[in-house]
Amino acid sequence: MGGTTTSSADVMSDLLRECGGCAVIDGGLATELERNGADLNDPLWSAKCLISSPHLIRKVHLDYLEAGANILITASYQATIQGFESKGISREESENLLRKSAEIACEARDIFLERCTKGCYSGTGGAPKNHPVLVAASIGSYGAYLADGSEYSGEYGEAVTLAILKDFHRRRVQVLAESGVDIIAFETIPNKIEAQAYIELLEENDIKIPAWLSFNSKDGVNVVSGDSLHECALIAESCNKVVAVGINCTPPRFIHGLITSVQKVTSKPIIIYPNSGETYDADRKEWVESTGVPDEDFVPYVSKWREAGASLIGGCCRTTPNTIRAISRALNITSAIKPQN
Ligand SMILES: C[S+](C)CC[C@H](N)C(=O)O
Ligand SMILES: N[C@@H](CCS)C(=O)O
Ligand SMILES: [Zn+2]
Repeated sequence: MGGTTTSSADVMSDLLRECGGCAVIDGGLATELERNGADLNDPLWSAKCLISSPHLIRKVHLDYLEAGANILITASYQATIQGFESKGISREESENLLRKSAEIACEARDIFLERCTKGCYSGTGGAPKNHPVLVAASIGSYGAYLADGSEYSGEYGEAVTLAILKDFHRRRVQVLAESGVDIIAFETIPNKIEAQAYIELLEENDIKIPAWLSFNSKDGVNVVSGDSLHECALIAESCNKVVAVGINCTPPRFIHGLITSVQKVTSKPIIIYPNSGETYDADRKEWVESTGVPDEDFVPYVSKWREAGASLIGGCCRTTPNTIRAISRALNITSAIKPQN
């Protein structure tokens, strides 16, 4: 982590201590790539940029660091060996693309920390002299690989067993765990079986870095498949290698209640990174305004989420560096840098 010598088990507690008890996660990566001009209408979604525009990924990572993020999540959400192979990419090159997602994020961190050391940000809102940064390797679900929005239903069918999910994820987890990142981010987990697959892989493959498990919900009670959030969080709780548990890519209006539910089950840090409250249209690969319940800017609520027990807070799809800058300020974390203009 940021040049310090830390044992892997302590990575999260050290980060939280250095940040004064609450750390800032970055915002939506894919949707920010789109705002910067990337076309993600592809089965690889954001992972397409690992091939076509790595410079854009690096730029977005840097934008999030400058906005105050303490955790960068890599562009590997929809980067799978199986997805790359179906594009005719060799196994070896597919694994290299996974490593590349980690390299880009680590490179952005190095550039940022060097700029901090050189005082490049002085006079623009304060140089963050000690701004800890972790790199988290994103592992999106099997549903993400399907590229049809299945991570918002969690319905994989009976044929997709625990063993199949473990086989699907095993090599990617191994490659990313050895790619130089600090932590694995199992994110947008839609069901219990996939959470179980992840913790079994962590244990059985002697994974040397810690992980977080983050679920998504569309009713504020259960995870999107209808599986009990309580049971999902218990799975995370049962694994020593899991150092945080929580909720991502979920409408802001559900977050407070979900923190309360997760808190009943875990003593681990709670991680929260909601989306904007819009709905994903998987056919058009576009976000559309939700009808019915408005989800206005959620930043005014982050202090309440902190009080309710969340200690890692950021944004998911359709949130931007401005969202993260505002979260950083709301949490009174002073290292966010003012925009140049
Ligand atoms: C988190 S969703 C918006 C990711 C994209 C989806 N797996 C798709 O490929 O359409
Ligand atoms: N880390 C991913 C999550 C998608 S739900 C992203 O921000 O694009
Ligand atoms: Zn998301």
